[in-house]
Amino acid sequence: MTSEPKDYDNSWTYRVPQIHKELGEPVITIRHLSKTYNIPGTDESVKALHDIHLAPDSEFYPIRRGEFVILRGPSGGGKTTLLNILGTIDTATSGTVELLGEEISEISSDAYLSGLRLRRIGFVFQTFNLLGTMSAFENVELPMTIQGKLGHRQRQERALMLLETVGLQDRIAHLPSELSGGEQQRVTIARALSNDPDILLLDEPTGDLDTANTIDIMNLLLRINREKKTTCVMVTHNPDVECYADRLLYLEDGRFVKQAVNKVQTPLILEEYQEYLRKKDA
Ligand SMILES: Nc1ncnc2c1ncn2[C@@H]1O[C@H](COP(=O)(O)OP(=O)(O)OP(=O)(O)O)[C@@H](O)[C@H]1O
Repeated sequence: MTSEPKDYDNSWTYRVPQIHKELGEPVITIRHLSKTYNIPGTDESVKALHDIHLAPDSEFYPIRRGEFVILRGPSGGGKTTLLNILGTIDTATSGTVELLGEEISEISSDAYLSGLRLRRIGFVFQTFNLLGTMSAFENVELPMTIQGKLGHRQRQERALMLLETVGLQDRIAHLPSELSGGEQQRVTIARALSNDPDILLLDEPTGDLDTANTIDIMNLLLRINREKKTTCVMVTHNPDVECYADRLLYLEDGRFVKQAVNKVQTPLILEEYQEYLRKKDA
């Protein structure tokens, strides 16, 4: 990791096995992308992104299959705006995004984009966004029902398998209100994986969680990223989870200002991390 040396002990990050990782082909390329929000009822506008370029001809190179990228930077820098455009839930004012070889621009149709989202992209937000009247199982099954590719039995088997993957096989009939925050976020991750996406987009997925649940969720994401080669792009304000990324991209005033590459992704270890936090706060 290329971050500045700190005067407190962070040696826990170097004690876990190092896993060499091969990345695949580019799956997200961005060319000269800008985003301006017009403020309704006024002549004013906010330029949220300025000529974002993540392409082979730039020092900020495309995101490759299996890569875990963390977006960092100050509040208002444009992280969520960029993530929403990558997820095709918002559109750029100019420029293009190439997702999995398919070019997205302001003229792409809504039907095409919603199909792409359903098939290829999983979303996880800070607030868990589960349907409150549905059980954990039904929440995970829902995107598969909407996609209509699997039969009833296959959907049920897959929902169960995904809830097992996130360690919630004993909670399948619970409503979201009957689950802890960490458990709800696990259901959200299982749901995001239901249609076997190529790309997971995560906006502050641990923002509402305590230290133990933050590590649990980050470890789960790391396992999914390594085992399934799911590309992850995650926004966070928490610098302590930067060690999970392959690459950090810093956005400030709507521009990429720097990037850093981790040679190995390194999970946090709860007891040692808690000890580190105690020393830091002392
Ligand atoms: N719907 C909107 N209408 C107008 N301006 C917006 C809108 N959404 C975001 N902005 C503005 O765009 C800029 C970038 O916002 P964005 O939410 O992408 O930043 P961020 O880096 O995710 O911030 P934070 O870390 O606080 O979540 C900010 O100046 C913000 O006020």
